Amino acid sequence: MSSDSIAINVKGLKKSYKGVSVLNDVNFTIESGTIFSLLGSNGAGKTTTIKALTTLIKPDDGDISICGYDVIKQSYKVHEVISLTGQFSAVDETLTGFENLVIIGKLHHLRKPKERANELLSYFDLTHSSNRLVSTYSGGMRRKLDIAMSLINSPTVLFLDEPTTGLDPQSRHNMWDIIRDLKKSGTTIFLTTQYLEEAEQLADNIAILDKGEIIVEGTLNDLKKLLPQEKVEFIFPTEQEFKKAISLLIGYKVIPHSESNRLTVYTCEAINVLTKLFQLFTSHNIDIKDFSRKSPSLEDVFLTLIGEKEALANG
Ligand SMILES: Nc1ncnc2c1ncn2[C@@H]1O[C@H](COP(=O)(O)OP(=O)(O)OP(=O)(O)O)[C@@H](O)[C@H]1O
Repeated sequence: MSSDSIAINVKGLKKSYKGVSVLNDVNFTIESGTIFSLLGSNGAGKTTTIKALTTLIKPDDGDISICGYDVIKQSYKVHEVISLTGQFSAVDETLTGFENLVIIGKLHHLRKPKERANELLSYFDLTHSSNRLVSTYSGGMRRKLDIAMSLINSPTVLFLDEPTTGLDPQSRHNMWDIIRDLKKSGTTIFLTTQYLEEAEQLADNIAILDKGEIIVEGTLNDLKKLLPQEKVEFIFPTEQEFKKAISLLIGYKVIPHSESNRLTVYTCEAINVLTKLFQLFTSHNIDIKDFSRKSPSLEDVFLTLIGEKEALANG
């Protein structure tokens, strides 16, 4: 990667609150025009990372540059190229969508704030509601307006902190289309999410943050390679059959889900294993309620990595 093609560079980022370490030596590089997704469970440090990158908090240590500008020494330059949509809506409910956008445009000293507001309302398919008070907007419409407001200054780098939290599936898919379009127009997107499927759908690169450290980073395929390629699942009608099946699976990588009498078996040869296990269960008179064959999801990678890390920590 040449330095021109790097949008965000983070080296040795550390942050503690009252002596409690939240970020501990976080490092990553994001190429221009790509979508980078930072994943992590509640409290992992995602928002703290975004705050440090967008100059909202001062790191204790480390170097961060955005489009080549140092976030501490050249924060005014950083403000010109970034925009942030946080977890909580920044829209003013007592104004219309149009008025919200015009105010933000004026704050950014745009020469033609009304034109830009109308352009964004049309882009986000909100023109029909532009003169309605935001208090009458649905959750999905507010989220769109929020993102429209953060695009008012045509940022080079857009930070989206959990952009689809609380949205219904339809609105979430609409938001994904918007994010894909922004990438096509050349915007670099830094996305935090708790929805693993969202990162799977959108991100060019994914990093998993756990207790202030990035435990893995790479493309979706890189992450999936950390597990065997496929998994097969069996569901049993009773707990008794489920337990009997587990006792037979010696030498297989198995994850039992006792709440649903379901067994997941990880393997590189799904069809062979499926056939073998069918024969094995049938020969032991174990009934099978359902079965399936699936590729591992990012959620599998996440749970396995966090699980392995905790197992190591617990000795
Ligand atoms: N100003 C603060 N003072 C003290 N502790 C803080 C402060 N801000 C964040 N923390 C702590 O830092 C940790 C990381 O918080 P952060 O908000 O970055 O996590 P997150 O990954 O974004 O979580 P979530 O998914 O729940 O939003 C948490 O334990 C949180 O309580």
